[in-house]
Amino acid sequence: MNRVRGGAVVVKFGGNAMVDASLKRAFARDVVELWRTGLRPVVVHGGGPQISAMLDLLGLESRFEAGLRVTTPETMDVVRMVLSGRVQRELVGHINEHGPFAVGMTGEDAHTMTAVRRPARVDGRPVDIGLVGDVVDVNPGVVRTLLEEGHIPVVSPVARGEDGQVYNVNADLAASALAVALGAERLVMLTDVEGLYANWPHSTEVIEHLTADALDGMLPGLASGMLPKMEGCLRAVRGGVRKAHVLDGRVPHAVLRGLLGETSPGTTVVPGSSPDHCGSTV
Ligand SMILES: Nc1ncnc2c1ncn2[C@@H]1O[C@H](COP(=O)(O)OP(=O)(O)O)[C@@H](O)[C@H]1O
Ligand SMILES: CC(=O)N[C@@H](CCC(=O)OP(=O)(O)O)C(=O)O
Repeated sequence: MNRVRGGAVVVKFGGNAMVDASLKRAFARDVVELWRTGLRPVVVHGGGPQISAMLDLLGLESRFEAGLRVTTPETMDVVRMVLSGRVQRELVGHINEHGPFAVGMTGEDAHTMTAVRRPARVDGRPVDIGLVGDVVDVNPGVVRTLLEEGHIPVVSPVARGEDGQVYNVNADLAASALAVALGAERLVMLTDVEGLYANWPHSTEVIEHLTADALDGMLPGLASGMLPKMEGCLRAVRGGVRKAHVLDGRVPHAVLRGLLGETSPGTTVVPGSSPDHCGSTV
């Protein structure tokens, strides 16, 4: 059942999936359980709602274009503070309740992730979304060393540009880039819906299996939220990750069920155009 044993798995924990304290604790337990089965989990966390709440508290505007936060230098300070100073610290704390596993870092550390400014288009027109980065290079050395030392890296989606600027990276895309660079067996995106819904918001029928080629054709029609997630899944499987999953992080033990169960709930994306390998978890 478990051919992923021993391999790296990148688990993206979305800000919307971590709204309640018991879910964060359950997630931490699951990640440690994965580690105990022999897998090597790497956590990339989000925190969009938490950033928006802090911006609100500070009287600053939250605005999204094409699913990405419009990031001014002032916003960037808050993004960094909330992601690395708060969300990441909380997750590291929860995981470390089980032992000396988690080490927090950001994509900036040791030049792990290098980003360039990401252009955005809305209705075909270019829009300025500020300091939003797209990861163009990943140096997974520090993450690998942590894994080899038996640690669980917890990575904030912030990257450094070659220009020395710090960029805000969508966490789904950061997780995907890291999964590719690590040669991870799996990428798992935990969110607050059951998977990718067909014809959302009119239906909640989950698309269980998707090939990369089918997903590629669907991307332009996807709405905010799911767009970076599915783009991340597509980049991952096209970059060598065997499977990418979108799972409901509100369900206890979603990660364990998704990776170790006989069949995966949620949406599973596989490379190519043949759905042959979609069904099982191995
Ligand atoms: N086709 C779709 N299927 C499911 N959810 C969708 C779809 N299109 C947009 N969404 C929205 O995407 C959201 C998940 O993305 P997001 O809010 O960014 O979560 P996270 O914080 O986990 O990254 C869902 O709650 C839903 O509102
Ligand atoms: C550029 C961009 O949009 N960055 C995101 C980073 C956090 C994130 O992606 O968090 P979720 O996974 O919880 O949405 C933001 O500022 O909200």
